[in-house]
Amino acid sequence: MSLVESAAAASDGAFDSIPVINIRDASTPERRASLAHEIRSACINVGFFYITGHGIPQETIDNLVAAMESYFSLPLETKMKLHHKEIGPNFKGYNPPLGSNVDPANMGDIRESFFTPDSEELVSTENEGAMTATNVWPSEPAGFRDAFLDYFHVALGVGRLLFRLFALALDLPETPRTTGPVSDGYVGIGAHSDFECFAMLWQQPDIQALQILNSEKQWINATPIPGTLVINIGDQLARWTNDIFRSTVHRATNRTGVHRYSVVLFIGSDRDVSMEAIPSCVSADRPSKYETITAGDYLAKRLDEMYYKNMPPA
Ligand SMILES: O=C(O)CCC(=O)C(=O)O
Ligand SMILES: [Fe+2]
Repeated sequence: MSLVESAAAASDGAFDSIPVINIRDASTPERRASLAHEIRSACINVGFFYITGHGIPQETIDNLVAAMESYFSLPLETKMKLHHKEIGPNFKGYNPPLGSNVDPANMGDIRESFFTPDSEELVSTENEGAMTATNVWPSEPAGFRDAFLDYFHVALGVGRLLFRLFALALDLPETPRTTGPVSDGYVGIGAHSDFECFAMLWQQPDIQALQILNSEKQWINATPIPGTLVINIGDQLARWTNDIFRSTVHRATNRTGVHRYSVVLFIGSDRDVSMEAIPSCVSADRPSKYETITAGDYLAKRLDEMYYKNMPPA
C-alpha cells in the first residue's frame, strides 16, 4: 500500500494503547524492513511507541539520574545562576519551574529542566540561533557533564538507527540525503506536540505522568515500562510526511508528591534543511498542508512561543 493509502485506511487516531517495538536485532536488511513496517503502523496510527532492546546500559541511565537528582536538589539560587534567559537567546542552561508555558491555555509549566542541547563534537560553537553556541554545564555535581554525555552518545546511536527505520517506513532509502484526572492550569508540561523530528524519552519507573491525546479527546496513559524508551513523532516529521506520521499531543503531570525525572532527547533535522512534504505523502485527495520553512526557523519560532510569547504577564 502507498503511504497515502495506508493513511486513508488507518484508524484516524482513535488509539487506546501504545505499541511496544523491540529494536534489538536491526542488523540485517530483512529485520530492518520488518521493524520499519511496525514503526510505520505506529507512526500512522499513534505517533508514539515504546522501544525495548535499545541497548543503553542501565548503569548509564542510573548515573545520569543520580547526577540529575544531585543537580536538581541544589538551592534555587544556585541553579538560577545558569538561568538560560540570562545566558542568552539560545536555550542553554537552567529552566526554572514556571519558566515556560507550552500550552497557551495554561498558566505555566511546573517542571524544571536543564538544557544540554548537543554533543560537543557535533554542535557548532558559533551562534547560529536557537540551540546552537557553546554548551553550558553546572559546576556541581562534579560528574554531571560526563554522565550526560555518556548517555547522550549511546542514545544518539539509537536515534540514528531510528532515523534509518523512519526512512524505510516512508519507502525512502535508509540513508537519505534530503535537500530541501489532572486539573488544568498548572501542569508539569502542558499539552503540546514536540517541535523536532522525533523525541526519545527515558521516564522514571513507577510514576505515571505522561499522557497522550487521541482523536476522541481521551488522554491515554504512557505508563512507564522499565527497560524501554518512549519514541514520539514531532512536528518536523509530521510536516515532511504531510501529517501521515502523527505528531501526537501529549502532556506530563506528576501528582504523586514524589520527584519525577525524565530525560528527553529531541532529534531534529539540520537547521538549513527546507521541510517540504515528501512527494509520496501528497496526492490529489491529500494536498500539501504546510508552507515550506527551514528546520532552524521552525524550531526557533516554536521555542520563542513556549519560552517567551506564551508566558503569562509577570
Ligand atoms: O517528561 C515527560 O514525560 C515528557 C516531557 C515532554 O513532553 C517534553 O519535554 O517535550
Ligand atoms: Fe513533549
